Amino acid sequence: MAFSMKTNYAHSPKDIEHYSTEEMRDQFQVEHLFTPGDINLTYTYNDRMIFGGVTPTTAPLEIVLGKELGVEFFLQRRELGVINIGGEGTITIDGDEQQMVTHDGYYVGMGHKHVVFASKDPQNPAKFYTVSTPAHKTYPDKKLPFANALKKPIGDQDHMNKRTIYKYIDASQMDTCQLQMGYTVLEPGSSWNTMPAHTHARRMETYLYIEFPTPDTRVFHFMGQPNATKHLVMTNESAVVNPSWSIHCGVGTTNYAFIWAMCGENQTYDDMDEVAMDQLK
Ligand SMILES: O=C(O)C(=O)C[C@H](O)C(=O)CO
Ligand SMILES: [Zn+2]
Repeated sequence: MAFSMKTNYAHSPKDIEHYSTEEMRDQFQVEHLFTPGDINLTYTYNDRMIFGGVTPTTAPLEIVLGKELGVEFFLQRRELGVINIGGEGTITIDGDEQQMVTHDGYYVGMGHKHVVFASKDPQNPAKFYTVSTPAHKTYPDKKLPFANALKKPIGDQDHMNKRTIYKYIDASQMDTCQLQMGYTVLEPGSSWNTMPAHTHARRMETYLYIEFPTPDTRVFHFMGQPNATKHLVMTNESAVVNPSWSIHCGVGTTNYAFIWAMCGENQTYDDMDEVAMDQLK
């Protein structure tokens, strides 16, 4: 088992003005989250979110962090959201085993000492996308089956952005300290061509791009201040950190899906500042 936790530093918009492509990729993009048998995490200083992939094969895996966070155990002062994008698996929370089929999610409240991930079939391992944010209170754990997600169809074919937003962790459905999390699925011929684009200075966000239908599918992810946009070329199952000051949208060579996760000042999903088209550059 290999364990890694990268550090992702926070930036000002000024920092990225002259970044090369490689610097942009190095500072905002995370690849290879789901390597078999491994835990690959990133700790971002943007609101101290920790996100990454847990891919158990023959042996169960547990995220063990203590020294890194200055606490006794990982969830001592944190909450955790999980969505399984791989084969069937289980999550065992302090001895309580729960089944996790593809697209099932789970919310694990602050204070649990052991969260153990396992796959049913090592040849088709579960891939647990995990996101953890600082917490101050214990809210109840909750299984988040795909079928129970709050479904929000949005966009249309004329604007090439027909999609469904599945909200797994949403303030209207459940309590968390700050985490919000969901899964957006684009229809054929559509992209996350969300215009007008938006920012939300109150919250940072991360995206995991997934379900690319072919190996040569790519998504051009757009970020940056509205008047100074930059792009990153995303491969399947790679993630991007979005600072609070950045727009976010992505246009692909085919349709695709992505998992978004947010934290920060509020839990108001619709609290977005739309950018007028003539401000985008
Ligand atoms: O399809 C979308 O649009 C989204 O999924 C939007 C993200 O959830 C977002 O940017 C929330 O602020
Ligand atoms: Zn957003």
